[in-house]
Amino acid sequence: MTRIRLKNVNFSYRYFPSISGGLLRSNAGLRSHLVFENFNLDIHDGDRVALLGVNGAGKSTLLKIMAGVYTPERGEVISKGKIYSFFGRSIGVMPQLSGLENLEIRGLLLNLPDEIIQNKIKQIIDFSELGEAIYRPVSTYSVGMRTRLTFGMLMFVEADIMLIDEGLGAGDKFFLKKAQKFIESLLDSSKILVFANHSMELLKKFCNKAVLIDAGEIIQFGELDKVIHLYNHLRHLELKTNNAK
Ligand SMILES: Nc1ncnc2c1ncn2[C@@H]1O[C@H](COP(=O)(O)OP(=O)(O)OP(=O)(O)O)[C@@H](O)[C@H]1O
Repeated sequence: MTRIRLKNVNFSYRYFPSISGGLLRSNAGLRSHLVFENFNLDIHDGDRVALLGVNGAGKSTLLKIMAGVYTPERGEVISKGKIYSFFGRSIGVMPQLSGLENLEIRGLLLNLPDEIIQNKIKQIIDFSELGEAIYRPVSTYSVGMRTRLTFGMLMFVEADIMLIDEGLGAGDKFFLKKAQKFIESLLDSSKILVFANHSMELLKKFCNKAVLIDAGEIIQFGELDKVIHLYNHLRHLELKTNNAK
């Protein structure tokens, strides 16, 4: 049974303040920013969860904790199933290498047999429609081209749990349609989806549940329409408050 569960998770970012601020102030040491404290979430087989929240609510951080990119300082992440994550157009790509070389490396890192890597690469090149650009360094790609490449990389995997963070909207309209179709086909084989996106249209297309988070806390977790309704309501209130200031 595929499942992903976060149990009493605590997570903070550690960072050094900006150089100018650091030199001018006496307390220039390492800072800590607490994002999640005693955070719990349990996602089951068949759940296609939209992750909602304003900028800075903690969506990307949460996805990275789920994916194992970040380790919580306390608590546990228990996952049953093969996870694949898409974190946008720059993560997992080496800009100095060509698109093709990046694909080859990705295939090798996933420990796939050579024949499968070559087959998948053909499919990805075809899907991304990058043409001759596939031989050029990724640093010369436009934003849309990078999205096509990194999104195409999803073709390498058959995952039980798909974690997708934003980024998808960066492609042109035509590619977006293609990407949507592709996600639909991936969803046939994956059992859990967690999808952070600011487009309600996309979220409604792919999700059946939603979790609304704010300042690292769950405000509501449940049926998609209900949570979207609450989110819109709260945003409306917030806008009204801001306008009144
Ligand atoms: N590398 C970092 N160092 C310090 N603080 C960070 C770092 N990355 C994010 N944060 C902080 O953590 C909190 C959660 O950020 P996160 O990126 O998870 O939000 P988000 O909901 O994904 O936002 P957005 O919708 O803008 O992408 C924010 O307060 C943010 O300022």
